[in-house]
Amino acid sequence: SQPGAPAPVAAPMRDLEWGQINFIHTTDIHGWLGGHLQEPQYSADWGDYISFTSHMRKKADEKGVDLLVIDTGDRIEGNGLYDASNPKGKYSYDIFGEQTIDALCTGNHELYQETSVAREHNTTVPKFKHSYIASNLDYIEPETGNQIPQAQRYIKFTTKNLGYNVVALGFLFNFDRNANNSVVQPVEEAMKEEWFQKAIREKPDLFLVIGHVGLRMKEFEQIFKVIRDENWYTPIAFLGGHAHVRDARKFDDKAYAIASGRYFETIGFLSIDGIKKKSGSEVSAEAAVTFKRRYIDNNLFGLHYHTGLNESTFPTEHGRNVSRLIAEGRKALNLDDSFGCASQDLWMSRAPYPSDSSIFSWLETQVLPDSIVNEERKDVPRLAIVNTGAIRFDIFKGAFTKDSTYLISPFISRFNYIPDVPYAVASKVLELLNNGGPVFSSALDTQYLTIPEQAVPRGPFFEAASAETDNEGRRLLFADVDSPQKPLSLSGANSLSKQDEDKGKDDPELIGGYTTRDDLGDDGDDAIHSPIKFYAVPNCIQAKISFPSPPGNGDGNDTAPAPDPETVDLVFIDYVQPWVIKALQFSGGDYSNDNVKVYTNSTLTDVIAGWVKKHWKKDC
Ligand SMILES: O=c1ccn([C@@H]2O[C@H](COP(=O)(O)O)[C@@H](O)[C@H]2O)c(=O)[nH]1
Repeated sequence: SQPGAPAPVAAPMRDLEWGQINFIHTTDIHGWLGGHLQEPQYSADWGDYISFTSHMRKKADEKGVDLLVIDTGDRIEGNGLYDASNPKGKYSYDIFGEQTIDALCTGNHELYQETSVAREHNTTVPKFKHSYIASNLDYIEPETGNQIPQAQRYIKFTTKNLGYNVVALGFLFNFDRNANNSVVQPVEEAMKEEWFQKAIREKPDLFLVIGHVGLRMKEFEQIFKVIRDENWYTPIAFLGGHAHVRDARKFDDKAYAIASGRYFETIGFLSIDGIKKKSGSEVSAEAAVTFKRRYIDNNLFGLHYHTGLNESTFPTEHGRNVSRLIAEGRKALNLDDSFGCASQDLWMSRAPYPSDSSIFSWLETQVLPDSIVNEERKDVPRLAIVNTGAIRFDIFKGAFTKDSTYLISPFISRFNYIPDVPYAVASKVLELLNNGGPVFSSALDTQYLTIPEQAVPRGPFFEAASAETDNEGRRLLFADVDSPQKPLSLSGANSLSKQDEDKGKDDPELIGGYTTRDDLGDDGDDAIHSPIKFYAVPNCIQAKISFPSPPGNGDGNDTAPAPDPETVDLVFIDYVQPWVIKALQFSGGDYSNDNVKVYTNSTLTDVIAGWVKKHWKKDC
């Protein structure tokens, strides 16, 4: 792990349950190759992960089973190690490329900018030329304008130890905000292609479908149905992502999917047993296949535990070298430079909105009013709108560093505005963005405004939890408040923490963390945690800035409300522009993109960094 990273705290653990084919899975790592420097539970880095997979491969060989390492995209955007360099990814592409990966695909984040699409094509695809799969993604070559597959459409291979034949596909959900040098083919169209029809008739022992697709999104369901129609009994393993959650979904007795969280907090483990080799072209109906999964908290305590190694035997030379490369990259980018000291935690969804601990309340009441200023129009009253999805992570009490700015908001969106909008029209926009779903077309689904954990369709357990409210009536996003996985029920746990053994307690105090419930039950997490509540957030927030003050003599006793301004500047982060225009039109404003002007060239990242430097004392 990285210098300065806190040591992980020991926790009661559940073992990995190996099968004949085993998968180790990362997804949505968003540049967090250095691990979490402020959260011990997730503090292992990519070098540690390389050591881990090397030991796990050896273990698989000793057991005579197979192990495949998978990544399902969104490797970039969201961490200084990627975002702070010029060009972006100067260090992170090479560091990521140090891992041996058996199948990988593209996420939507690799496609927002033309430069990242090209970088993927010229760096990651050739690096992983035998394992990169692009079933529904094309690249437009800049020299010729030709549209070519971003990588091979599917791969076929035979596993090393048990000799299973596998056909692997790699999809991206039907994403449509991709840069012009890429083409995403809708999944249902891709499945009509000749290559796909050939692939599903290959009669392998196992279909492996990797995808940057939420498990509960329609795309995996569609792929499952088409493969299953052609292959009644063949096991199908889906490895997905995008939703930033731990989840497992059952499609049928022989087809399961897992998703392995976000930000390199989680290393997913899926095992399959009972796969029958096909002799000839048929697989028998009666073959019973079992799927097991584990969500590994990415820290050294757990990685040592699962490999049976320790501080001195665990790190491989390769792993150590990669950890060193990460440290060098971080140093060159000055990622640990402190911009200010946060006096408290500010949460995206672990605190209710609005509240003093909500990062969105902090933005709305402190950061935006102080920072969204265009000198030429500084006295004009304005509404400033930011989508909650523009914020990606929490702020922890302590040093707020250069790195933190990219963890919080990595996007390069700037602030635009429409001048002098009648207040009667402008004041309706926020409500429509938050609650006016049907006003917008399906291409402008308002789910794209909010945080992925809330936007992507989720399983029945999440949905049930999000129908709940806390005792003050605030809607929960998900919270395993009623999970049987309570601190005192440690069934299935194999190791108590050192401190608790020392204290001789049977029921140790648990630390807060993921307590996942999915289609396979509530025993998926490797470390047993006490549950954390997550609250729902709106799609967008809004700050009212430079509004008229209430009338009166300023003695503070005035009760009359301030008058509304006649007109306001409607300022918004440019990502939300299509929704804002539509909402204005619906509210009776005759506006289009032609009315939009640049308000400030600062990104939200610049705005937050500037505010922290100005308002928080430098050192902690
Ligand atoms: O420029 C951007 C790009 C994206 N967002 C927000 O991010 C989510 C998508 O995040 P994933 O990690 O791909 O799930 C999108 O829905 C937006 O809410 C943004 O705000 N600005």
